[in-house]
Formats: sequence, structure tokens, C-alpha cells
Amino acid sequence: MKITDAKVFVGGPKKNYVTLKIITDQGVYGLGDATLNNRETLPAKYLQDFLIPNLIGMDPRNSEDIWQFLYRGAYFRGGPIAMAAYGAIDMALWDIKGKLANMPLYQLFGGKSRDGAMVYAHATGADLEDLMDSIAQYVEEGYKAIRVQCGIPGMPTASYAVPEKKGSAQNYITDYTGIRPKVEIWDTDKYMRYMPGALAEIRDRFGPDVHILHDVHHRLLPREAAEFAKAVEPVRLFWMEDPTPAENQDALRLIRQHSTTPIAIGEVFNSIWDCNKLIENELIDFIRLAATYAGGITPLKRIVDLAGLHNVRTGFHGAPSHSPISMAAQHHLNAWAPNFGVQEYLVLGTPECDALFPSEHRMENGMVYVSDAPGLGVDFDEAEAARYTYAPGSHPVVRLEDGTMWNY
Ligand SMILES: O=C(O)[C@@H](O)[C@H](O)[C@H](O)CO
Ligand SMILES: [Mg+2]
Repeated sequence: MKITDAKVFVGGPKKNYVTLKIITDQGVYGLGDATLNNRETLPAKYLQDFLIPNLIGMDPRNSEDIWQFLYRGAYFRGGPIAMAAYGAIDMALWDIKGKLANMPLYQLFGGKSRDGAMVYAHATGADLEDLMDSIAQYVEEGYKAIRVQCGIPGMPTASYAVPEKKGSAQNYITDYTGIRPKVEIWDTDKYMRYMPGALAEIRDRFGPDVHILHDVHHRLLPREAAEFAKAVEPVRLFWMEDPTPAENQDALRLIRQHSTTPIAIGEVFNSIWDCNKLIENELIDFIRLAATYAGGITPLKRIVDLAGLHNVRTGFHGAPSHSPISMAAQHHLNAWAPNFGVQEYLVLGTPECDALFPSEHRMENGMVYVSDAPGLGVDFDEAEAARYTYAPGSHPVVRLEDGTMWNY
């Protein structure tokens, strides 16, 4: 069996999804997602110019050897652009394997450990009152876990991923359009004074059962993060996410020494080498890589297995930048993983997205139910894809009030 061709598409409804289609001499094809949010053309170019010409003629069933060839064979290893490109190839090869076996991928991993996988929604608000309304809506829709973010009184602009205007919270997505990033202003002192109390009010209002998550988005220094984690212990958060930028892994040890608040990290990690020590030293509680940025199913499954040895549960990234293809890869891992925790979920459900990526995966009452179709269980409509073109975007940047650059 041989790979005869592969094609890359860039575009989609409100997102520049990078979709790889690998074609074989036996009529079976596989799909992969290489979407690197706001830098989408880079993995696409790497695929087109270097990787696809190498794939032609290879046996697609040897997904392990192909992954090793890509990763080790690059000489300059890893990084988000390369790993997203390898991720798309690896997903597509698993898709082909599943179709050849006539089994959904979760069966190849070891079958189902659960029927539905819990997801979390994003509730946001220009202020706390606005956020409360947004949470109430998600609770009503049946979500069991909700990430909560709100504007901070006195903060010069809306803080991370929070709408400026009241009432625009539902389905709010940060505006990334344009090459030049928008600038947000951050004030740690105001955040530290306000947010723990706001989280306590949310717990009081919604009771003990709803899982409350909060994303600090790399904004705090290690000592501040430890203080925050300690202060919110009575709230019993499901997790505190990205408390500090994880280049400094010792920060996670400092936080652990001071608090029992569960810590989630990893949405910007690319490999097992970014998190193996955090996992082995049991400094974190949830690992958040994505099937794209982690380089596909092959390496992500290894991370999940390592995490399982150390009581670290999964909480895969699921921002709207992930196409239904990588989300499907994660749905299959989530159905199988004995150490599944939760799945971030924002992407599916629009008619345009469903038309471009038809599938039987479904979300109901805050749970995802994985499709039983062979392989990934997602298709790609090339005629639909022709409607979309690439539009550049950029993550916002953050500055302190005096202009100093900070961490987004
Ligand atoms: O946890 C999340 O979903 C966010 O941190 C997003 O991934 C971030 O804004 C980049 O798009
Ligand atoms: Mg995050």
C-alpha cells in the first residue's frame, strides 16, 4: 500500500483551518488538521514544500516509522509549526488505519472507558454580573463544567478573552482579525485583589456541583500565582489554568508547595519534553496539549500514558482554532483514556462548520459522544472548502499600563 498524493486546504468559516488529505493507491484517504492559530500558512507551507513530497510512495500503515522519520529526520526538532504539520500527517495516517480496520479509532486504542466525555464551555462577561448571566445560560444548557472569565473593575481594557460591552458574552470569541495585533492592558494588582472574591461569589451563586475552571493565561509571576492558588482554595476550582508561563517549570513547584488548587497547563506545549518532568514530579493535575500542536495522536497518546502513571488527567485544548478533525482525534482519545479529565469545547455546531466537516460526533448536555464510523469519523467537503479563503489574524498582545510588554 502506498501514499499517492496529498493536498492541503487553508480556510473555513471564521477560522483558517489547515486541512490535510492523504490519498492512497487503494482508494482510502485520511484527514488531518494542521491549524496553528493565526500562523496557519506556515505549517501549510511546510507540508506542501517538504513533507508531502517525502510522503509520496510511503506505506501509510507504518504511522510510527513515519512519525519518527518526520521528527528525528528534521534535524531541527519540534516547535509549534513543525509539530502541527506532523500532527496533521499522523492524524491522517490513523484515519487511514481505522478505515482499513473498519473500526473507530477508540477501538484501536483499547475501546471505550466511558460513554460520554465531559466538556467545558467558556462563560465570559464584561463584568461579574454579565458573567453570572453567561454561566446561568450554560448551566441551563446542561454543561457540567464551565470556564469563567470576567472584566476586572478599573482595568483599562477588557482583560483576557472578555467582551468590552455588557450583554455580548454568549459565544464571545476574541477578535484576532488583522496582521497587527490588538493591544490589551493588564494590571496584576487589580486582578489579584478582585478575582478570588469574584470566584467565591460564583461558587455561592451556583452551588457545589458545577465544575468551575479559571484561565490565568500566563499573566502571573510564580509567587503571585502561589498566592492566588492559595486564596481560591475554598472555591474548590476544577482547575486553575496556565498560572505562569511554563518555560520556567520551577514556578509550578512553587505553586504546588503553597496550594492544593488543581493546576492545568500545556496548551502551548509541543512535545513530551515540555511536560515530562512536570508530570513525573506530579506538579500538575491536568495536561492540556492538543493533537495538532503535540504532533498528532502517536505522541499525544504517549503523553496520556505517562500522565496516567502520575495521577495527571487529560484536559485537551479545544479552542475554536482546532478543526473538527483534531477535535475528533481528541474525542477518540477521550473515549479511551483511563485518565480522562475534561475536554475544552467551542468549535462544532455551526451549520457552516458541519457542512465543511460532516460527522456523527455529537454534543449533548455538556458531554461529547464519539462517532462509531471507521477512522476519525469526520469527512471533508472539498466543494464547501472552495467557498473559503485565507484571512490573516493575530493574537492580541498585552502591555502593562506603563507600556511594558507582558504575557498574552
Ligand atoms: O484556554 C484557551 O482556550 C485559551 O487560552 C486559548 O487557547 C487562547 O486564547 C489562544 O487562542
Ligand atoms: Mg487557556
